Amino acid sequence: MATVHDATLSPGKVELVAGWIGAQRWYTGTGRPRLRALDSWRLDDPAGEVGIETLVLLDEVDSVVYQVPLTYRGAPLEGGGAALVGEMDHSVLGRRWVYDAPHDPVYVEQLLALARGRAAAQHGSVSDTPEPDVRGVPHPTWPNDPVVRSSRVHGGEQSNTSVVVDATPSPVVVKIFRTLAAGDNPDITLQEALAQAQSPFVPASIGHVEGAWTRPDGEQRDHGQIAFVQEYLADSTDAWQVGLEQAAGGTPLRGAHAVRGTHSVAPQDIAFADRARELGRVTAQVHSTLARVLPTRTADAAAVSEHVGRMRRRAGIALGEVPALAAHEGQINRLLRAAEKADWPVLQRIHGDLHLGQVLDSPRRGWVLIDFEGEPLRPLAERNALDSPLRDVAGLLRSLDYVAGTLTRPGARTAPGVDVRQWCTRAQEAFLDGYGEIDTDPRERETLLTAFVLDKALYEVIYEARNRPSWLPLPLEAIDRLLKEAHP
Ligand SMILES: Nc1ncnc2c1ncn2[C@@H]1O[C@H](COP(=O)(O)OP(=O)(O)O)[C@@H](O)[C@H]1O
Ligand SMILES: O=P(O)(O)O[C@H]1O[C@H](CO)[C@@H](O[C@H]2O[C@H](CO)[C@@H](O)[C@H](O)[C@H]2O)[C@H](O)[C@H]1O
Repeated sequence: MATVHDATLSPGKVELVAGWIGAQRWYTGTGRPRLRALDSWRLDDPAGEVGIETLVLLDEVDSVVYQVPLTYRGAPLEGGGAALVGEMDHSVLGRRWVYDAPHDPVYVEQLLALARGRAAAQHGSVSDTPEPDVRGVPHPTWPNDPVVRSSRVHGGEQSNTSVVVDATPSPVVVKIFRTLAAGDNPDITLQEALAQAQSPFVPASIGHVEGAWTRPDGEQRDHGQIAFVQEYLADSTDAWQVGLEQAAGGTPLRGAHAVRGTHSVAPQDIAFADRARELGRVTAQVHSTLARVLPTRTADAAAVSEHVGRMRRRAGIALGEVPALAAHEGQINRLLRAAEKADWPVLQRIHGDLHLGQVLDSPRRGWVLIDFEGEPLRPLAERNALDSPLRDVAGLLRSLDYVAGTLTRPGARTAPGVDVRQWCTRAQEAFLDGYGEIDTDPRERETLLTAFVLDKALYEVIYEARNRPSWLPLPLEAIDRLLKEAHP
């Protein structure tokens, strides 16, 4: 049972977090945050030593709501220096060391127990009072409760915080969603639906945590999902790394088998074309399962106009934020008009932000898709809406192009004689061939596919301009090429 002291803190928790949050990869704001606490809940440390509290904070600058779990310790956490949010004085307990909780093993163990329904959340500001709105939902297909040995935060560029847990009988990964929104989180609903349908192309689902937080207007509470636990495919690499290595003519692929090749094709192209074809088949099979187990809808005129309307809005934002696109405005508009007249496939649930970084290469399982959260720049309602599977196809075509774009940037190294553009074209064709083996070949809807590729590239322009400006030339150059080749 959590004891909440009536104490004075110096500095206060929100003040402490305000000085730290701006440097976090998952913080979406650009300037100085203006944080306001909306809600909080606690977990108990069975040893009674570490305070565990999750703050839900509103950034009043852009109305984004963040989940910030913290641990409070009476002495520094060994090896936790980089995760220190700061120190504060507690009028009852004395000096407190405050940590970014995903780095604290005590929090990770209790969050996992909560997700499996073996621990109960407690009220944030009242002692010994359960918080029933924050509760775990163990997934029925996962039989055993993981027993934690150790944990570490997954490094790299991420929109959320994923903690890899070495557990028995097998490792798991706990994803803590950093920005909260009311409603279903597609990462959980889609992956759990696929797991339930026994799809081999996603990691098994282990459980998730439902949460609730007071709305910014202070009236009612919003409900949403705050963490997701799934099987961790420990020996996997991601397809982005595989693609980069292959395109650069580097390390040969594990398990790659030769395909009917022609003499003019370099060996690394053959190996990757084979894997790209397999990725096309996997993508089509995931689409087919999602269409079978979740709702679908015919793309009637109203739906098409709504979708093209969103593409137009996105183009408008990109044109507004990146002046270099101005010369293409007329052609972008023509292509979107052509998309409005095209024949659209049935709308269904899709991955929503499929790129090579969302595809794991597992030696035991082959390609496995993760992170069904959709594009982080889209509002949740749009990410939960039915969409065209061509969006995912376009996402992977763009990602293969990103591999080529990365390797043609100044300073990039490739093996002598490697033509990365040719590698990209072959990989894209093979991917589409594979997709066409299971479902309609996306090339049969050429104009529409081109419009989705353009839409994705415009998304990337906005994403890169806001998050990684040095990557901006990649989608900009791709748009140049695409519009030169397109004949709407
Ligand atoms: N089930 C898993 N098995 C192995 N690695 C995983 C798994 N889930 C995530 N990862 C690794 O963690 C990274 C971040 O996960 P992701 O779900 O894409 O988070 P984010 O939403 O923060 O981008 C992935 O790129 C991958 O390397
Ligand atoms: O993985 P996230 O869901 O956070 O996706 C966002 O970040 C991605 C970059 O990390 C971004 O992807 C873009 O860059 C990738 C290479 O780093 C490339 O493979 C993708 O094709 C390209 O779109 C993604 O768009 C963004 O939503």
